[in-house]
Amino acid sequence: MADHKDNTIIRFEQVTKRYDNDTTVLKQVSFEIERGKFYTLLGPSGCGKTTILRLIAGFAEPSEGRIYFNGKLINNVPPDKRQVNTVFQDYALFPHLNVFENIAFGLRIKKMKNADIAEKVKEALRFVNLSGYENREISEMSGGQRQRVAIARAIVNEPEILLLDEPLSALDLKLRTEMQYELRELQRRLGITFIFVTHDQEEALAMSDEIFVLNEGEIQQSGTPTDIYDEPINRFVADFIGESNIVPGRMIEDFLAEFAGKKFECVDQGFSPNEPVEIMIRPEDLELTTPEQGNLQIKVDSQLFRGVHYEISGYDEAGNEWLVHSTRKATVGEIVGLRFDPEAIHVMRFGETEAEFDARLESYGEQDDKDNDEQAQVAGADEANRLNKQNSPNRPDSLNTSSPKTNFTKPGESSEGGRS
Ligand SMILES: Nc1ncnc2c1ncn2[C@@H]1O[C@H](COP(=O)(O)OP(=O)(O)OP(=O)(O)O)[C@@H](O)[C@H]1O
Repeated sequence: MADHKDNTIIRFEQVTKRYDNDTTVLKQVSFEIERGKFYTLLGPSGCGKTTILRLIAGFAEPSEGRIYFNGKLINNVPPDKRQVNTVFQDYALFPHLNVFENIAFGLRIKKMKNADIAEKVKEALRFVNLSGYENREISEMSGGQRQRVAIARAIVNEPEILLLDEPLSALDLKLRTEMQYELRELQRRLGITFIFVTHDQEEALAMSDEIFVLNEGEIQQSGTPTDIYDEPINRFVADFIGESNIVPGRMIEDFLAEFAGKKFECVDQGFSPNEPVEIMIRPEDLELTTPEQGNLQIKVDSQLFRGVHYEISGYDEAGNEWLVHSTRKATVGEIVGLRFDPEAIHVMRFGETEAEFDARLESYGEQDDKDNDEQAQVAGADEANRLNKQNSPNRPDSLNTSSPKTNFTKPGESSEGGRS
């Protein structure tokens, strides 16, 4: 049996799910869900989010791997023997029953006494702010109210886990935002684990304690919203969550990256010397400056006013496109500087998932054990090198501002052929 941490409620170990037609929709997925937190499964259509919920609820069985609930293997435990309830996208309410009977339905099946049922339904309605609506027909309820009835029907069973499969997708934007607050608040008050599915990244960032970003049946990355926003593990995650500038580059050595034809001090380490990498900088981490003050220069290609800021895009001399959020205005065709801190640079390995990253770190550990002495010497030399560099007047180019040049083109265009 898997070792069971007190607050771990669900544990997936190397779970693979294949359907009859041999399509593998989950590939050796491993993760842990802790009690009392709000989790979000985030990813594009078809990536396997609903499949994970179905496996937790018991509506599907894993083809390989193990699923544990409170430390017990539940691969073959039927849905009604799991303390899990689901709120579906279409709510699946009974149209011929009123609000009270919809919520009472599960309790009647359990043959609970009428007085107890009345008490529990009343409490569930109070939780979702629908006290007094007991006798309403479902057809008389708005979209948001139906959603709350569906939640009340799920929580009346006192599940340990509530699964929510895109429960807000049928609502208009305003109601959706309101319900995001309500759901988050409800989860806090109930203190049970919510596992929420969405393909909306803003919703995931706003609501979750932890997000699992999925693509093609694999967890790309898991972590808090800020972890995932600030430290995306690869291009997929960086692109999927928020806006980002991603340009090709290489790590010259620890703490020194090269991109857009220049060297930049950064805070990343653990890459091989000269390893090709992808560099990400968020648009809000770039400051628009004069060309001389910038760490690099771009020729402005377009500008949009977005209310709080201007969204400015342009190309550097190496042909990379850059998007900047700036309160300062620019002019199309103008050469401007982009200034950023070493901390704003985030270095990513090509296509690496979190599991591969962890495996790589582990292999470093094993390597360390093998030739510890030699490694220590090299590391010591590296650190000395780094400190020397930091103190040296010949710091990387980025720290010295460079003079503006004129060869700013989009890929595939001659220097005269720009859009501006
Ligand atoms: N019963 C089934 N038989 C065969 N393939 C299936 C079955 N159910 C789901 N799939 C396939 O498994 C893949 C993952 O489906 P899943 O519903 O988990 O994705 P999802 O991330 O929830 O997508 P969406 O956001 O569109 O709901 C899809 O390619 C889907 O076509």
